[in-house]
Amino acid sequence: MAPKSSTRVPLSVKGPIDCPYEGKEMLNLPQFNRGTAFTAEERDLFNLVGNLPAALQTLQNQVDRAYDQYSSISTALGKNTFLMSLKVQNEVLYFKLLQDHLKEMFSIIYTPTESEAIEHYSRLFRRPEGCFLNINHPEYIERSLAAWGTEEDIDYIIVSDGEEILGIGDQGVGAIGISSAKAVLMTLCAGVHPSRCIPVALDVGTDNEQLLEDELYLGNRHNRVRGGRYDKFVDDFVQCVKKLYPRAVLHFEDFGLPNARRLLDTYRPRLACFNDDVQGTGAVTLAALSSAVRVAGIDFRDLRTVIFGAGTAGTGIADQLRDFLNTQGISKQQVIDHIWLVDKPGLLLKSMHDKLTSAQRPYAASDDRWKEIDTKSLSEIVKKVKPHVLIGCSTKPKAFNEAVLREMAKHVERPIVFPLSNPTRLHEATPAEIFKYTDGKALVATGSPFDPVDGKEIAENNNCFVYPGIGMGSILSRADRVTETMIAAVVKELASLAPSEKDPTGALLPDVADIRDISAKIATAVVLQALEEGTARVEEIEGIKVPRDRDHCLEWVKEQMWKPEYRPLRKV
Ligand SMILES: NC(=O)C1=CN([C@@H]2O[C@H](COP(=O)(O)OP(=O)(O)OC[C@H]3O[C@@H](n4cnc5c(N)ncnc54)[C@H](O)[C@@H]3O)[C@@H](O)[C@H]2O)C=CC1
Ligand SMILES: CC(=O)C(=O)O
Ligand SMILES: [Mg+2]
Repeated sequence: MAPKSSTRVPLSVKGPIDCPYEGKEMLNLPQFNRGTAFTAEERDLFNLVGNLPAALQTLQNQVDRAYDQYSSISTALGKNTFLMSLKVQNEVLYFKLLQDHLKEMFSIIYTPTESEAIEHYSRLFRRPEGCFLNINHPEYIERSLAAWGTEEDIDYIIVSDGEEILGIGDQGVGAIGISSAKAVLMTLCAGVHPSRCIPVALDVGTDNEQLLEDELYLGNRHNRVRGGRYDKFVDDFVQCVKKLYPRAVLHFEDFGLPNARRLLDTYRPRLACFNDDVQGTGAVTLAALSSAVRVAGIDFRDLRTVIFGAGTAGTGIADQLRDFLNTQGISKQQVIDHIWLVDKPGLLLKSMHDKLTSAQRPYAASDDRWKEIDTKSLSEIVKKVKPHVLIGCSTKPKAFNEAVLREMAKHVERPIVFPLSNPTRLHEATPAEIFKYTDGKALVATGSPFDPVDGKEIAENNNCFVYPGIGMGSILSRADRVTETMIAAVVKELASLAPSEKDPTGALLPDVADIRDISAKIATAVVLQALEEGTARVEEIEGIKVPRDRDHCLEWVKEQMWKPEYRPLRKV
């Protein structure tokens, strides 16, 4: 008999599911519960008859009922809470409902509504999900992670320490909310089996005074631990991941500025890992930028870019641009010379050296070229640089004001403006404002979803377009590293799928409604690149050679994707 633990479920994506449970216990496990859709035979076999009303329903009946219930809730946060509770009742129904209403529900389970849910995590709390690791008890790291299964069971681990969540800053143990939300998207978009993914919160304390004073706060009630003790805790965690789940891919999410890049640089040569805010954001932005540059008729070689907000995402975008163009034969220095970073002190200058992070330093501008200019003024910077591209990752709403946008539009034919700060209220400008102050000429992409403006679709420039595919491609190829060339393959693939590729008035990125298909294509690009460069650790899975031509590989990837359906149950 299989071990009786809710995490020890059969993990294939096809065929019957072995179930060691019955009765009430089975109904309380979201991986096994089917509620009114249990068949008469299943009800008899698993001792469920007396636990269920007589009607025998289909998954579609259940989706229809759940959608009615969802629709009757008037607030976005209420809808988020409803979906959260459905998730812990019936996993198949939850994912099927999301899949059938993907575009409508995406902003409810992800940015912007998920930010609100995380902000109120301790107050909305009903049932724990994910793995909580406590810096005050590092001795439990291994035991806590091992409880999720064996080496064979886990493909993907998403970890956050909650310091810089979705633009709303330090949320302490609310980190579990972003790890879980990103895990849901892994399943929804890329078909990673929901039981093969562990969302992890590293609870290292919080510097959020409001949380520290909130009597209902559920995390460690002390300031963030930093320095050697923090590094040791993270390292113990990563070593445990490597030991227990050597085949898994590790995804870093929403770490703060002092740690995000540093941890990525430390661990990327050592295991298959990536930082979504650095590399995911960089890749999706670059894909949108490739589309915009094509539409605007600019040569990448000439592109001048101002990035406002030079933190994890901003420097990630700068580096991705530098590395991607370098793979296209443009020297790294040439790209760096065409990127200007702006942060709280204004334009980043070489004289600020000691105050800059190591990621910012290479882009600092020479002071002597900026002597006569007010480098704290974004519109003055725009006036001098005449950028083709203005990207916002600052969390400063309205920073791209009329003066800045009008100045930009004076110098370039098609201003490329990407306000990427989440949630919606923190965007540096709305698409309507950008069009208004650039006489409708701008090419726009935003971090959170926006409604069309005058019939024009707005591209959602969010890392959700790439990280599920990066993750799934790395899982399927069992890559031992996530390399820059794998990310470059993602950028090319995503850019080729943009509506603007066929119609210059189309959006710069594909529609979120198509995200499952897009993620499969991105995963395929990653698998093929990993095979090509030898980071793939498998060339065949279950006796089937991983196809090396794109069409067959795509078909193969799609077959590996978990689907929300009630498969036959086998009593064990
Ligand atoms: N659309 C997407 O896919 C993504 C969007 N983001 C968003 O980007 C924003 C930044 O995220 P991270 O880079 O992770 O945070 P971060 O904290 O690492 O970086 C933010 C940077 O903005 C700077 N900043 C703050 N106020 C400023 C001001 N008034 N003027 C100029 N600079 C200012 C900070 O000093 C810091 O360097 C967040 O809103 C986040 O949600 C982040 C990752 C992905
Ligand atoms: C989208 C995302 O990863 C962020 O805003 O942090
Ligand atoms: Mg993030």
